[in-house]
Amino acid sequence: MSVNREVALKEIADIPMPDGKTLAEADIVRAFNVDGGTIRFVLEVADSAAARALAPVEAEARRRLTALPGVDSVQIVTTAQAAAGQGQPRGEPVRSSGPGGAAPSLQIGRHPTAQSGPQPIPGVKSIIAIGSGKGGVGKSTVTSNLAVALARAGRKVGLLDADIYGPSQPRMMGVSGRPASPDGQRIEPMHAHGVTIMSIGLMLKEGEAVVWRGPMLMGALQQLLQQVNWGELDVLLIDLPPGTGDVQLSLCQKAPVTGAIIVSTPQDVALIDARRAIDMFRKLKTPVLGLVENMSSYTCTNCGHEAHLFGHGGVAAEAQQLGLPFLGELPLQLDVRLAGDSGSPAALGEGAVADSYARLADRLIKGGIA
Ligand SMILES: Nc1ncnc2c1ncn2[C@@H]1O[C@H](COP(=O)(O)OP(=O)(O)OP(=O)(O)O)[C@@H](O)[C@H]1O
Repeated sequence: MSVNREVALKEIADIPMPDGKTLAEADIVRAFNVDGGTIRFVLEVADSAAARALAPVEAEARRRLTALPGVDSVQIVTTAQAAAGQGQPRGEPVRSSGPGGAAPSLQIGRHPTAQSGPQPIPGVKSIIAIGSGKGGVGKSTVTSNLAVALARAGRKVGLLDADIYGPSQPRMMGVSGRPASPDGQRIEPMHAHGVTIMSIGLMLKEGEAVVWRGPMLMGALQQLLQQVNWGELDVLLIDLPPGTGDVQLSLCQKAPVTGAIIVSTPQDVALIDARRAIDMFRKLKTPVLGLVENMSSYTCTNCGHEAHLFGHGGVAAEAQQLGLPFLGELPLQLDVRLAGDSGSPAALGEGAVADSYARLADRLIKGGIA
């Protein structure tokens, strides 16, 4: 029997903080989530010095919660809210222009209220996160192509571009402009190629970078998940940033993610990072649905010779070793890059690439995932 959330929260409420307040009075517990015998939550503090000072509080919380009947593990993440002294309000993204700049662009809707655990997105049946360990392996390309392949197969598909460091879906899916919010509360997503799309990139000016810290990311992600009018979707694909950071952590805490697909190229350096990404999803209790090998082979358009620029078969071998499904391999092709750059993913057309994506889509549909 799993422990009651309120009981668990009460158990740690009176832990004394370094400043003499109690943990409850300090109001720094976020995303408190009880999942069977596992309790996860975030302690949100102002800066790294405060985070260090919190070590005894964290240890005491862990001790008390672990002692509760039915609790097997306690996962606590302490995040620094803003650089020392900046005092950025909770959940607000900051622009690269630095503190004191204009109102953050993402504040189109109401300010998100703290969310305690994974919250379903009304109307959305399944959520698939697309991740990679290493950057530039084609995660966004795979996401946009898979989205259109699923839409071609008759599914109602959403695509959330949560790659805050390089949101490329507006370009790859050919959408632009700032999403509307007629009531000032909810955000209207964009639509292209039969896919419902929202991207952090659509909320930024061209070329603008954002510098967000953990809790700010959480607030922004929460808005994108909960305040966008996604409508009825069979599946929502989420294009993650590369690596194992705050967005991945926040997503798995905020949304009931059905599972993650990991994209990698076959070479060792990408595979090492892919392994880390898989390990992270496992730690976050998010099932890894399988691995995809991108840039698997290259066929010369002049002589027809097939070359393996990044090696070949490494991802399939890795999947086998980890006991995970291998979902398929996708060739390195100039057309794929050109199609992505022009806003019409290659999977919209005909030929080997479109067929590969159709097979991947079919596999997910038959597996009841999409
Ligand atoms: N199979 C492919 N054939 C040809 N070009 C590809 C292929 N896959 C990806 N690319 C190209 O490689 C570049 C990087 O791809 P993409 O942006 O999808 O990678 P990513 O892993 O999402 O990168 P990031 O780390 O920036 O999020 C893009 O220019 C894309 O068009």
